[in-house]
Amino acid sequence: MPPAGGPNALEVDIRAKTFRGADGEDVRAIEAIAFSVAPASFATLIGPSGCGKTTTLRIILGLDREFSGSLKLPDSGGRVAAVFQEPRLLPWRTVDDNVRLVLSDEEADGDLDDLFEILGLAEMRSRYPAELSLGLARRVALARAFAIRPSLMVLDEPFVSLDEQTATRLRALLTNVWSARPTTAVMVTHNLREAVELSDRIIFLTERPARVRGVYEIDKPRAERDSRWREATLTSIAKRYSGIL
Ligand SMILES: Nc1ncnc2c1ncn2[C@@H]1O[C@H](COP(=O)(O)OP(=O)(O)OP(=O)(O)O)[C@@H](O)[C@H]1O
Repeated sequence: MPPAGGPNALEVDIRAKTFRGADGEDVRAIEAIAFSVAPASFATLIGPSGCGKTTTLRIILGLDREFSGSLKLPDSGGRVAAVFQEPRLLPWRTVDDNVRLVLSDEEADGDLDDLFEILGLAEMRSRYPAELSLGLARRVALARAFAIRPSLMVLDEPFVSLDEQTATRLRALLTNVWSARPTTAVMVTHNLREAVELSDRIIFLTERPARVRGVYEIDKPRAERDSRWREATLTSIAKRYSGIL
C-alpha cells in the first residue's frame, strides 16, 4: 500500500510499465512505483538515469495510459499543470500573452500582476521569448503553470542546464510562488540539493525497472532550511542511501 496522504492526496500506484523496444523486445521500465503526495505538499522523485521518472510523470499527466496499476488525482475536476525542461513558449507571443493563453476567457482578463511580480517578471511582460535568457523563459513557464491555479503541478527537471546562481534564484522564486498559490506538486530532478531545498517528501527510485528504494520525509519549514541544515540533511540521506550522492 502506498503511504497514506489523506483523502485529497495524489495516489500513484504503478504495478508495471513495459515499453515495446525498437527490436520488438519488451523493455520493463517500471516494476513498482507507489507513493502519495498530501494536498499542497511537494514531492520529488530522484533516481538513476533511465529508471522511469519521466514515464511516471507522463502517467500522472494522463499522457500514457498503458500501465498496470492505478492513479488517483488530488481533485478529479481540478486542473493539472506541467513544467518541462524546455519552457515551450510561443515565440510570436509576448510574455503576457504566453501566460494568458492558457486561461479561460473570464480569467484571461483577470489581474496577473501579483503572479508576475512574485516571479520578478513585472518588467518583462511585453517582451518576446527570443529576448529572454533561459532563466527568464523558465520563470515565464512557471508563471503559466501557476496562472491556472492547478490542483496538481508536475515539474520535470525545471531548472536543468542553468548556472548555479540562476538555479538558486529560480528555486527561491518557485518557493515564493508556490507559497502564494499552494498546490500539490511532483518534481523530477537529478539534483539532490534541489530536492532537499524544495521538498516535503523525497522518493528514491532504484535502477530500471524502477522500484521505490525509500522515502525521505522533510518536516523543516522551508524558511528555516539554511545551508547548515542542508549539509546535515544531505549527509543523513547519504548515510541512509549509499551511492545516492
Ligand atoms: N516511448 C518509449 N519507447 C521505448 N522505450 C522507452 C520509451 N520511453 C521511455 N523508454 C525507456 O524506458 C526507460 C525509462 O525512461 P524515462 O524517460 O522514464 O527515464 P528517466 O528516469 O526519466 O530518465 P532520465 O533520468 O535520463 O531523464 C528508459 O530505459 C527508456 O529508454
